[in-house]
Amino acid sequence: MGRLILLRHGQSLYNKENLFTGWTDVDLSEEGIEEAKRAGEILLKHDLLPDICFTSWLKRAIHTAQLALKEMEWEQIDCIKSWKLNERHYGAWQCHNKDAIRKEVGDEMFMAVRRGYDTSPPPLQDGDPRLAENDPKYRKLDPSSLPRGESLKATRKRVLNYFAEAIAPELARGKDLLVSAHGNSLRALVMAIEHLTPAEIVEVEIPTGEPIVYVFDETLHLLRKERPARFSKD
Ligand SMILES: O=C(O)[C@H](O)COP(=O)(O)O
Repeated sequence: MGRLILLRHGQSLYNKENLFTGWTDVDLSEEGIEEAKRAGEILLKHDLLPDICFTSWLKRAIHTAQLALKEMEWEQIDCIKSWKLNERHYGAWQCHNKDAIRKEVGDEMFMAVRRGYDTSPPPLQDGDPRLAENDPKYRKLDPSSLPRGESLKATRKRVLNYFAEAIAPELARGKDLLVSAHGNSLRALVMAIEHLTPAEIVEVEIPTGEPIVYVFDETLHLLRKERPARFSKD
């Protein structure tokens, strides 16, 4: 039996300011730091001690995992990082106020991009300083593999690719895994694990700092889902 613990990072500085973040590498707010520590308390209280930690390459997810594991006095485990767990790339909407964008594009387009499955935000154009190729973190990656604006469908493709190559084999070995990532990269994973349709995923919100646990058998058949922060199962 392997447990997959999904954890959305605590509140970031951009979440606090209501800005689209995507691949912008902002840190946690004070509240986000507290949420990450609280996530560690919840995991410890429920005996959810991971064998391996996975995070994106973005510091809000990395720091959330570190703060939670520190709180648990469980910092000895390996932490494997992949850009494929990064947040959905929010394209030209990145760094812009969410209410201002909603006003500009209208409710329908806003929600189609934000919560729909196959609608992408407008992509970043050549020369835009926000392009991932300008961030030295991604310098060794083929620039053509770096997104400029992703739908949930595109995000799901890279997240599931990483899940299959790195995460699923460990789960099948019965390991307990912590995945510290982002609202939309985790929605992509939840959609696949729970076999949700594009219409169903529209309704799914992943709260910051609240662990979601999936328990699998060794054939990766899903046995149950738990929300330890809510002291109930669903
Ligand atoms: O990238 C962002 O702005 C957030 O992490 C997720 O934003 P959303 O809830 O608006 O999709």
